[in-house]
Amino acid sequence: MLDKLGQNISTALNKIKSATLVDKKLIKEVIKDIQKALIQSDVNVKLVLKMSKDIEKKAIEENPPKGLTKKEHIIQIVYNELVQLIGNEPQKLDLDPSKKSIILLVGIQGSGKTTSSAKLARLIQKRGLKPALIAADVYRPAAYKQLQQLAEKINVPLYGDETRTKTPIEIAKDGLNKLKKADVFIIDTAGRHKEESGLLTEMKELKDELNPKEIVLVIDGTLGQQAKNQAKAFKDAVEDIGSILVTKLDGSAKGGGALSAVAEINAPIKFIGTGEGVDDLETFEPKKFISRLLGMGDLDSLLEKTDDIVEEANEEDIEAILKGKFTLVELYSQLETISKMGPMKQILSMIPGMGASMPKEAASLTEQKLKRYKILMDSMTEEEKENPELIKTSRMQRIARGAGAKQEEVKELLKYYQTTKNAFSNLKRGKMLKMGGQMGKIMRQIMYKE
Ligand SMILES: Nc1nc2c(ncn2[C@@H]2O[C@H](COP(=O)(O)OP(=O)(O)OP(=O)(O)O)[C@@H](O)[C@H]2O)c(=O)[nH]1
Repeated sequence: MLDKLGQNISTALNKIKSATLVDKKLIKEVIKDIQKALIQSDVNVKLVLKMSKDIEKKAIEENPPKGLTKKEHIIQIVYNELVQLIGNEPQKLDLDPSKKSIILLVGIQGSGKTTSSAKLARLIQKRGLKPALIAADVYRPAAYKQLQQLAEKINVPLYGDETRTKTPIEIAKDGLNKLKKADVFIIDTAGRHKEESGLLTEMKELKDELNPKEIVLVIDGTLGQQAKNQAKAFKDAVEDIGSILVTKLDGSAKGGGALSAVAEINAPIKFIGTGEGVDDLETFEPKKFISRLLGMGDLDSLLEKTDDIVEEANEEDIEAILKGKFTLVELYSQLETISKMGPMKQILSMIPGMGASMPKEAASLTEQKLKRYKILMDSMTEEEKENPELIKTSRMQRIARGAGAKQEEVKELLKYYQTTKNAFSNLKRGKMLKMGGQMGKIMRQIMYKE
């Protein structure tokens, strides 16, 4: 994803990393490289110029904050500006569960709208709401069947008109009437017409008639500058595009075009499509996106937090894990270290490759949960901590009672232990070696005692 753009920017930043002297001349040179990389990836020129001015000003005038070297500070400035460029914080699709909402998906034919409608329905279903799909594309004959198959797969009700005798507005209205049990209606619209103006007029009419909660513009991530033009055309027609869904970012797409689209219509990317399956939709996280784009994780921004912790990495634990021993005792000590570093999920997303290899339930551990786990472990015997495999139902009951907890919590902790253990043993040495920064150092210390 975005590999070329990321590589080019990383190469530019490496000039800073490897320089013996960081002066104005070098800063300007590196900014020029970054400018070139962004413009080559079709990011809006005006935007690039503004951004590079900001980087230059900060890099030259600002003093590095405590704990960061000049080089690290510049890298952080570039990183922050890139994140800013695409929206800083992740934006949620806001749905009020007490109201019925309509989501209208618009976009050019082939952008991935139909597939994305089903993916979005799946995501909404996972949030515990009741989605329904409406097939309002009456131009592409196969669109209805395609959506029908997807809807069946995810068990979401669908309304459409296979005979294609109704207008899209009629279909949408009938769908809203027929699928009364649903609380979120996702409407898949046409992506082509006899002529483009017809398509855009149809989208405007749909919007005026249905008053959707959100219009989602679906953009093919493999597009270049065209993405910007498409975004503008739809924005001019329907006026309020609430968000962008960028598809096909699982391939080798540059995606720079999508960044231009964001800038052009001032709407945030909320989702990215990362495959053809119904579950291949991710919430867009600007920080993570840029970290991966640059291939360095959030590692540098972790510097301050991790500095102290390296000192505290427990020699005995490292030794134990090295020997393949990973009991609840080591887990306990790890939890203590991790809880000093902040939310687990954030930490994991900062380690390239780690986010994906960690099971979801482990990644979303909250600090509160960590505290509960510690209490449970305190009510275990040494033998149980050393050999968690020995803990069967009767022991679980006793541990739960001792900790004033439910038996399910003990089960959950044991599952967490098992998944963490598996994740550690799955992490390949190669991946560890590639990790940069202090985090890589810690991980290598823990895993390989380097
Ligand atoms: N690899 C990959 N393929 C995708 C993704 N999203 C959609 N596709 C594929 O892109 C192709 C076009 O997707 P559709 O959903 O049919 O496109 P559409 O925008 O609905 O097309 P119209 O209905 O004509 O407007 C299909 O082969 C999809 O499987 C994605 O995130 N990754």
